[in-house]
Amino acid sequence: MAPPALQWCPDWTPEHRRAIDLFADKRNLFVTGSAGTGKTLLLNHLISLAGTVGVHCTALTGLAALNIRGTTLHKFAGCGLARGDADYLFRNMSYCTKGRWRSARVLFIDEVSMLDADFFEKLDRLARRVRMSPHELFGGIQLVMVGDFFQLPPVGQVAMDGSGGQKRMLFESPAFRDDGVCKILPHEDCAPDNLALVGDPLHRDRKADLKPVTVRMLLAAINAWCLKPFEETTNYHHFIDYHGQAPCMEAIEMVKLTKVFRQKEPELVGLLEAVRLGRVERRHLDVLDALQRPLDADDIRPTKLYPLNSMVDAENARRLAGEECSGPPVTYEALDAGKQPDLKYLIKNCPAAEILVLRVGAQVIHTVNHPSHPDVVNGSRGVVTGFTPDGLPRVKYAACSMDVVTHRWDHCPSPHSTAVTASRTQLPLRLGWSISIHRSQGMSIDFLEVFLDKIFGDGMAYVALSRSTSLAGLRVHSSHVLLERLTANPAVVAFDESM
Ligand SMILES: Nc1ncnc2c1ncn2[C@@H]1O[C@H](COP(=O)(O)OP(=O)(O)OP(=O)(O)O)[C@@H](O)[C@H]1O
Repeated sequence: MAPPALQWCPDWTPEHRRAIDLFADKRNLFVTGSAGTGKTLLLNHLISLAGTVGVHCTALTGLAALNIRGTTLHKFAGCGLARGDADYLFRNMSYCTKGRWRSARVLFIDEVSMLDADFFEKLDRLARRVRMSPHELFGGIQLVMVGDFFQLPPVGQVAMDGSGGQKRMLFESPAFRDDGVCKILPHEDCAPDNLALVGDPLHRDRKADLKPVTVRMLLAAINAWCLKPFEETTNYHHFIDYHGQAPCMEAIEMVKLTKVFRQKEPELVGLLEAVRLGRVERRHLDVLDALQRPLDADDIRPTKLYPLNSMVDAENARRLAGEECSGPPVTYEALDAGKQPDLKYLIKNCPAAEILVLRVGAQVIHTVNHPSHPDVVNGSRGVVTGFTPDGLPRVKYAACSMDVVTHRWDHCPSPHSTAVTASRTQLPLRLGWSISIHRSQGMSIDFLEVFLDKIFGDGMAYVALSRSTSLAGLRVHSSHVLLERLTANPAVVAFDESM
């Protein structure tokens, strides 16, 4: 079963169309763009076009994976936490996992900003090896990666190479991006001293360390592999892959979506773009200051975005028991089915709680996109106004009121598969007084309060603020030390400018 088909027609921009054409042309793709430019919508469309055989939908978090009826990339890869080199992972890979890699035709990866370069390179090596196709990126699987590097970075900051440094972001991998510089990258077993990057001005000094005979050998090797003779000054477009075996010829096509759909007001779009790029000026701070006022909310109260889960749980429990709710609590128990370990995996990543308790007056947040109502999406805010005789909650959203029916989250071997191996059926609602910033990634939230003072790390303020859909529905809490917190990773800025 593919993701539910939309019953309304998105307004595809020329950029969206280019991505659709490139996908149909079987090109490797990286789709990026600011929050709310329709990356997820496009991804779901591409998945629906992908056919049924050998298609794998993955994301870096289980929550995002479920939204595209997929699994985490780690689960797809079947190599646990990917400790050890590609050879080791290959030797320890199950027969079933090897079969999955070999039959894969298209691999979708959502939230790619959270994928670090080391893991990507390791998977690339593994894919080449298991598919016995050493000369093709990911062994010839068509890659479709979607994400925004200005949003949440890879989880766990420390690199695995023992350097104590930060994890490299995906775009820092030469396997991800051919930057026009001819390179020889080391086999992963090579000692760092054997590393030779030829033609890259940054590494020219290193070349001086190499013996002349080595340089001659390297250049001869490049000339044998490349289509045109290599000259050191040439911006050559192919690089020798890190097995040192052959040039990697496939480019990853980059598509940048620029039209923001989530927000309509130019002032809000401008503010968010300034925060995204870490280019906040006085005028943006003035807008943020003006947003510190209480929100004009009637019975739908704003959702508070907190950086920590413990703050979220405490707030929701306190408010549910408080005076703003009335009547007895109504408990909804999830209906789970399926076999282990798939069921355990589904439960861990599902946005639906096993037990959901609601009362009249409870603030809720819708957790899936409604297939026929474009205004009720993953993140829409509402309030419980009553219960039907059948016991379903009546929820008033900003756009409409509806009796909310249960939704089934499925775990399937592939997005088009009818063979569901585990499922949870529950109302697509969470308590909505507060939510964590990490959980909010991907949502559009109508009424929102953001606590900027508690924010840590690049991208977090941007993710939080960019969930809002309008200035009228956004409140900011912060002291005046904002500027320090509204930073962007300079490497991401440089990559974005180079696109
Ligand atoms: N082409 C489009 N036409 C009409 N509405 C669109 C289009 N693209 C996106 N939208 C709407 O804009 C909102 C945000 O879209 P979407 O979640 O796909 O953006 P995104 O780029 O994935 O955002 P984020 O980076 O925050 O996850 C959704 O409500 C979606 O329905």
